Amino acid sequence: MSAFSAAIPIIDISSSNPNAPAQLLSAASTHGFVFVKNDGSTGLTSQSIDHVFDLSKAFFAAPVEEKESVSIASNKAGANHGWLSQGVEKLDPATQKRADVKEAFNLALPVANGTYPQAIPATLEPHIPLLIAFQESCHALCQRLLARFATALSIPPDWFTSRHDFSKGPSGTVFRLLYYPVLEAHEPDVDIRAGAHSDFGSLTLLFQRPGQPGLEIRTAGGEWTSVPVDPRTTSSASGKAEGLPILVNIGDLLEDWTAGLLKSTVHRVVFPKEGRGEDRYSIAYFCHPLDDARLEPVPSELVRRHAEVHGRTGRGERMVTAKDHLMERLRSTYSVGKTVEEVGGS
Ligand SMILES: O=C(O)CCC(=O)C(=O)O
Ligand SMILES: [Fe+2]
Repeated sequence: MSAFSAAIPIIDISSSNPNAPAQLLSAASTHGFVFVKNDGSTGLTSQSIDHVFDLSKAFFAAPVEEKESVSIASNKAGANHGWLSQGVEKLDPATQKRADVKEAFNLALPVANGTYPQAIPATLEPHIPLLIAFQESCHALCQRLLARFATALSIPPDWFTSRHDFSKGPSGTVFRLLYYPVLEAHEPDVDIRAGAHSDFGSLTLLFQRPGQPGLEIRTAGGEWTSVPVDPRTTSSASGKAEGLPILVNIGDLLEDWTAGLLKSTVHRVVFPKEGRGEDRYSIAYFCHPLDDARLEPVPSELVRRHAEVHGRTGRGERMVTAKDHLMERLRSTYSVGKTVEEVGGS
């Protein structure tokens, strides 16, 4: 276990930084993770982030009957939405003896009339407009990032964004609240908050809380390295109003689409190494393409050359869509005694 923190850069993606595409590409192809400077343009203010964390805390503290009323298991087959109690998800089924020590609440994309296509718990119900606005700001940030990746790869600027335009159809995108409770006595090397995995979609945005660390990434050398909650040094934390930089990572689909040039890095969430630590809350926006997006290689010369050098031949005849891919992945993680249809896979 390494004590070092990963040297993940903080990138300014505003239009005042013409080097943003190249910097993003470099970070994504080295670490698979990047911090994005959270200036006013993201719409993801410290206040709105705090507010969503407060709602998350209130929901997970609600009586179990309220959580059960929106359980993922109660949804109709085909959905990946609702509350997951502890014991349902095991992100690294090949290695883990026990399920992840966490609870989660998955929100679908909102529908046009300002509601969600799923049951919303009483604690969150009055705050639906805030949750939707937050989710939309997350998506706008993903689209800005995807446009910059397209620029870096010299493909049409809308190549990725048009495949993530939710006005055109359904998508497996999920907005997830996560809660990792403290365990009075956790067994090191057995209990884990989130097992080693890579994310399934295109991009993930992750919001963490000061004082609640635990995320680690596996470096190219196979070492586990911790990811800081706040990567800023005093000199880089310039703007007073600026929020914590937002952590972004590349998911499997973007790795697949770019023949491995962009890396979907394996990561996990561990318990504190010493002491009992604190409960950990995090918020993740898992951005997925439209369900029917085909996972064909992007028409980029850089990608073609990378594939040639690294011998990535693609999927050959087996052309799959984003939805096929997601189904396959959900089937293996919700493995704790249930089929994907029972728990719901999207
Ligand atoms: O909670 C975290 O910090 C990370 C969670 C994560 O990696 C995931 O749910 O995919
Ligand atoms: Fe993840």
